[in-house]
Amino acid sequence: MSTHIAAAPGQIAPIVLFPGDPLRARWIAETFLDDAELYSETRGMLGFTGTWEGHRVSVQGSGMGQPSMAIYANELFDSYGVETIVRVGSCGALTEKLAVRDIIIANGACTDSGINRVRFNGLDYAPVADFPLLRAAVEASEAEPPASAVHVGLLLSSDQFYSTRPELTEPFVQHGVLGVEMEAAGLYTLAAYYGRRALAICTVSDHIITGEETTAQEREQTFGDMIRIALRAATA
Ligand SMILES: Nc1nc(Cl)c2ncn([C@@H]3O[C@H](CO)[C@@H](O)[C@H]3O)c2n1
Repeated sequence: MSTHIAAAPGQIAPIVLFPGDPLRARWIAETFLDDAELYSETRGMLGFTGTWEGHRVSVQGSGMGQPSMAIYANELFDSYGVETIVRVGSCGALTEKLAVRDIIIANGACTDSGINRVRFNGLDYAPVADFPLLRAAVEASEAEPPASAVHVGLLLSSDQFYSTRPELTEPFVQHGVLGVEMEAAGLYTLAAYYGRRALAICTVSDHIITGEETTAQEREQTFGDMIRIALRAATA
């Protein structure tokens, strides 16, 4: 057991899918994993382990924002020896190059959070994905193309969902950042610290520029495509 995850040693698989929403973790476990078993419901942040095409895979909710995500990622890496974490989540599109339902495979993540400034004494670290995992995800998306477009590019991991200064995203957009969410930069930083593998894949659930949103049914379809990409990449 760790402070926030009630799993016994060995109950969590070396590969973990990492959605923000614990109910989405349940949906992924019920939809994609065989013999899925609940290993933790501490504070309602559900975690399951099952098998996918013969591979043991776990699904753990991370919560929203880097502080919450970091609690679970630290414990998955440090207390349970997890080797690979793939964040599967949603994001907002920051550019009209993307449409709602598109999928972003993040090669890196910027952040407006102070969390890494503290970690790196005010200097800027470059949180990037594990390249072999990234490449495997791109290959999986090419082998079995999803219904929507796939983009490889940067995310902005913001500390705010209700931004008090929306204009501050402008420089990031000018430098090619595709979408905004709240966890990827912290995950990439922790994976690097522990010498493990991480990747973030997000579906565009809302469009910051056009205001367009996806329906619940559309979200479920694209989320399924994204999970298939994540599973193929993590088990390649
Ligand atoms: N800042 C922010 N903005 C937009 Cl437009 C988002 N769309 C999805 N998310 C993700 O969904 C949750 C917020 O609804 C967070 O976990 C975040 O990663 C977003 N987070």
